[in-house]
Amino acid sequence: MGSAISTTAATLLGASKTFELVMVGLDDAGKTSLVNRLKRRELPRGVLPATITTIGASFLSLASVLFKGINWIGSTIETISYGRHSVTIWEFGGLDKVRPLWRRYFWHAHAFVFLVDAAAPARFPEAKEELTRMWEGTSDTHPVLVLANKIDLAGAVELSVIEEALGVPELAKSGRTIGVKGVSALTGEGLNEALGWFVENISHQFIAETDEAKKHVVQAW
Ligand SMILES: Nc1nc2c(ncn2[C@@H]2O[C@H](COP(=O)(O)OP(=O)(O)OP(=O)(O)O)[C@@H](O)[C@H]2O)c(=O)[nH]1
Ligand SMILES: [Mg+2]
Repeated sequence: MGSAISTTAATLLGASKTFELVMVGLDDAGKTSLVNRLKRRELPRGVLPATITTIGASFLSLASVLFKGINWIGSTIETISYGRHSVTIWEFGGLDKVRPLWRRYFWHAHAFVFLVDAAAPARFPEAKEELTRMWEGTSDTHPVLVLANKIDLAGAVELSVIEEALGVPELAKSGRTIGVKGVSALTGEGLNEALGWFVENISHQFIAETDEAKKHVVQAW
């Protein structure tokens, strides 16, 4: 995996780039907690700072986190030679009243994260509705990763069930990139894989953009 990522990285543009992820999901899914886990490397497993409902949006620049090496990511990702690039996560409150705000920021994103509480099956239909809304309101060139959070809880539902409940197989039929992964903001489990997925998929997008740009240069020549 490390070499695959390095290869992808090696094909990226030389200029420094900011990767922008927009993270949305219902209230209480754990978005702020996930950002805290990413931001605060020193947090021991099983410890999360208390959060209050996010009103509006909060932002975290992961520039120094992702690309300068970080111990919980492990050696695979530390080998990425992306030194000059940065990742910005745009994280939004999930209460229904602030959900219309999400749309205003969609244009910023290179990719989307949709966070769902894996241990709250009663809210899967509502989550499906919001995921579908986001899917339909965003460009099909942008990958979407559904993250099922709180997999540390005994009541966490299996990933395949969540995938079905959120209608992912139907969405995937369009050919747009969509993935589903399990994570725990509490323990950090699954985050390595989730970040790996983004590095792979966003990189492909940049490669595509680079190829597109090259085509125009060639045509104009
Ligand atoms: N067990 C467990 N609890 C979690 C996890 N992630 C978040 N929580 C808890 O879930 C609750 C909601 O977390 P938040 O991070 O505030 O959720 P949010 O998605 O930001 O919610 P809004 O700001 O209302 O949209 C908090 O009590 C967290 O401690 C997790 O991975 N495992
Ligand atoms: Mg929040």
